[in-house]
Amino acid sequence: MLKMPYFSDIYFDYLFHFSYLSYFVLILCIVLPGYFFFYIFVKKSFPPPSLKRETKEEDKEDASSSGGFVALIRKLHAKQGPVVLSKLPLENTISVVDTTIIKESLQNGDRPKDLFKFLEPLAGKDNLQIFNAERSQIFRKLTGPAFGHQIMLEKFEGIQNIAIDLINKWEKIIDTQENAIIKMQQECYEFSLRITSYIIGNVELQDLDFQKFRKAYDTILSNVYDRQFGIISDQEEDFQSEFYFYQDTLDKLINAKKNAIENREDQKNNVKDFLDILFSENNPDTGEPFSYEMARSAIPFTLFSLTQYPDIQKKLCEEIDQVLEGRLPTFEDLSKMNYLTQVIKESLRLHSPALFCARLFKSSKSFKLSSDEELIITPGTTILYPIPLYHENPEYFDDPLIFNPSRFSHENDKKIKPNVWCPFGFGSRICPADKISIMDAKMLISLILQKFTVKLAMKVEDVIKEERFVNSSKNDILVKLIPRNVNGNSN
Ligand code: HEM
Repeated sequence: MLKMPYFSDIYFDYLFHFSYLSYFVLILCIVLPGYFFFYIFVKKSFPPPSLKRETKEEDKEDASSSGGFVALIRKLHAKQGPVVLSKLPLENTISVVDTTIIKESLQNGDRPKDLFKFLEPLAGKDNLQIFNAERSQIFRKLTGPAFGHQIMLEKFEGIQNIAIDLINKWEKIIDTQENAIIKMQQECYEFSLRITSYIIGNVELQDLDFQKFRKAYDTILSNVYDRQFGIISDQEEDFQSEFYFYQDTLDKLINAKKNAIENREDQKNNVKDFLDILFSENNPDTGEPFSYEMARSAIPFTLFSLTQYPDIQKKLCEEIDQVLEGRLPTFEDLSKMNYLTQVIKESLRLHSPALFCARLFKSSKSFKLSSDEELIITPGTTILYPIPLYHENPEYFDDPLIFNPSRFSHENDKKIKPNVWCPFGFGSRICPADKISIMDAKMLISLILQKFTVKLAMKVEDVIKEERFVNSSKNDILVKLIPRNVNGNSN
């Protein structure tokens, strides 16, 4: 039995088993405002491991020396198995890879505030990530339509225009530069930034220097994220100026939206978008999602996978050609592209942009694990769900490291255990933009493959994943776009 004892158990141990004390480390009391405090403790088997950092020499394995928090989680799972009860650099936190855990967590809408505190500089103090279950439920109900089917239909043409803009830009580059190389990650960052501001607010930022914005975002995110795990970035000096630039850009975006509402430019829209809802609720400072990073890495990694599997790329081109017959995609066309959906789902599996979900359990709970062991957690415990470890688990996906879109085909899909494919999270806090994000990816990828064959323009071994809060490619993903002739073949 994997057990997290109650306070009374600890107290008992404390009084009567002094010799065990060296193994026991009482983690700092956490005072939950207005509530209560717990001594949180973890006991797996004898001797009980400690959750606290820097207790013993052998516990010194930290995020910094492991190459980041997610790298550390990977390492700990490799050593401890599906349940990591010790050596995580966060208090009262365990990490679990087990279907039961996700199933039992679907209804839990609470996230640990402390873990996501690092997002404050990017998303404000009262951001949606850290809303508790009650507030998030109200908020999600209110903003749900902003990511629903109607908004997808309404924004379809705008999303297509943004994609076409990019394709036209690349065509010009290819026409004018011999052997032109496209930095796909950087380009898709621009795409997702424009798409996201369009989806959530119908606003386009004129004159925005996307590269500068991206650099600012990266610097801030890596600084604030790494810092909580004791990793100090060498970009520290840039932090302040990047921060002001980032804030300034967001202010401009919000003001552009406010002006549009005041000038009633948005009246033609039947469905309110995310910022409409926020502003009409007179609550402009809450819940800024700005998940550019996610979509930024979903598309380039799909394209990267396609460069590695020419047969799959060919099959995909055939589907696109067959459905589109040379014209621009409609909403129905994209829905018909089943193989494209499989390719994107497989890419999200193998290269999940998001790296972990987290839920806070306010009361004690017992889980029956797949191994038949019982895991008991004490109140105030955070469970981490490391997404890539679910996606790479051979118990859930055969040959998990192989890119094989057909595992998501109609007949195979049914064989996949519920919730183990979780790039958008799960349950009551699942990403509300899951469907719209897949649609964006389908739009851009179908437009790219309608015109070009994609080839990798760098060594495969130089495509190095950087797993921080989100996944990205350290050296970008450099591709060559080779125009296809009218028959759909490469020139
Ligand atoms: C491929 C693209 C994306 C991926 C992989 C992704 C993934 C995720 C994940 C894993 C979560 C946490 C879910 C959980 O805790 O169970 C999340 C939350 C969220 N995402 Fe996304 N996301 C993407 C794109 C977007 C976009 C484009 C938007 C906005 C336009 C967005 C808005 C949000 C919001 C508002 C939340 C917080 C939901 C809540 O706390 O209740 N996401 N996303």
